[in-house]
Amino acid sequence: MLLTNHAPSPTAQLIDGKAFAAGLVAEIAVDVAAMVAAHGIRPGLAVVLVGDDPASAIYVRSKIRKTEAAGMASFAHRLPASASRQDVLAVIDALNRDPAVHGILVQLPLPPQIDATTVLDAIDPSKDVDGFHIVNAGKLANGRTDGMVPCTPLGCLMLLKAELGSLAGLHAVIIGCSNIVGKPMARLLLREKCTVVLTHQKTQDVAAEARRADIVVVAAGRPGLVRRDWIKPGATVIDVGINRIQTADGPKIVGDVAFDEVSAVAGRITPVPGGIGPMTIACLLRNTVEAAREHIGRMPRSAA
Ligand SMILES: Nc1nc(=O)c2c([nH]1)NC[C@@H]1CN(c3ccc(C(=O)N[C@@H](CCC(=O)O)C(=O)O)cc3)C=[N+]21
Repeated sequence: MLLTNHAPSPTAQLIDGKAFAAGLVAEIAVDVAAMVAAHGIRPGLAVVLVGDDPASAIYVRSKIRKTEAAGMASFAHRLPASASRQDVLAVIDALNRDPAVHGILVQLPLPPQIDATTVLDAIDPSKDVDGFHIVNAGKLANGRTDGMVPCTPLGCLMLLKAELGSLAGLHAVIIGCSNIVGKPMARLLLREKCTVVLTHQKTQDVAAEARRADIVVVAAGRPGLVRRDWIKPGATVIDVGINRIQTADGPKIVGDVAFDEVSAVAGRITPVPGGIGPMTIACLLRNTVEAAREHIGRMPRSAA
């Protein structure tokens, strides 16, 4: 055995989001089968894809495949990149009225001529499985638990609670303050009684903020942003980034965390791929089943 003057680098425990998500999807499939048996209702997810962004097309295919693997119905609506706002709103209106559709997801980003806020707010909030409608965002902001919660932060929270148990009193730093990840993540962690810091592009010293954290959630879209000296030893690091980069070995998907060096200091860390990505999709299925369950709850007693 080699002896050195240095303490051996501890290696972070890997948080296996892919395995956790697979377990979640298996449970969801059981719920779906029970719903079909008891009520004759198969939860259905509609995905609206506008334009031909190749990455979006891959994500949508993967969502559809996983939806169907869980025994749910899927409906894909593809519109050309030249589609108008009215074209998209017409599709949403039809899906809002369609009783076979319990969840609606409009894949983002939308082409530049279409305002995403207008489109997202046209979705029936009870079918808004992304949790992006202003009513659902507002409910979460006020700590209400009767709205839809965005899938990525929900997946992060599930992993954190599974790994750490109670999060009460922990110091959480969230890097990136989008409406899709950072802000809803902050609201969820606040609900768990964390002390929450949300950093953004004008934050003066993000590294100094991160170093105080028991939990760091990174959703900045910048490969390798978080370095070893940003992380308090033993902290839990959740990497939401999905960046396609070119390497000498060809294209590769990496997160926002410099994984090799940070995993030498963190207590626990999610990998990319195989971390939050699969959890996002599992939570999308979960939200769709919840939407179907609430739909059944609203049906006349004789039909339910
Ligand atoms: N309305 C809307 N809702 C979304 O939820 C949404 C969206 N728009 N636009 C795009 C982003 C991106 N996104 C991902 C989900 C799963 C993986 C995923 O499972 N990734 C795998 C790797 C996949 C690969 O190899 O390409 C992983 O991390 O292990 C990635 C990305 C959802 N998004």
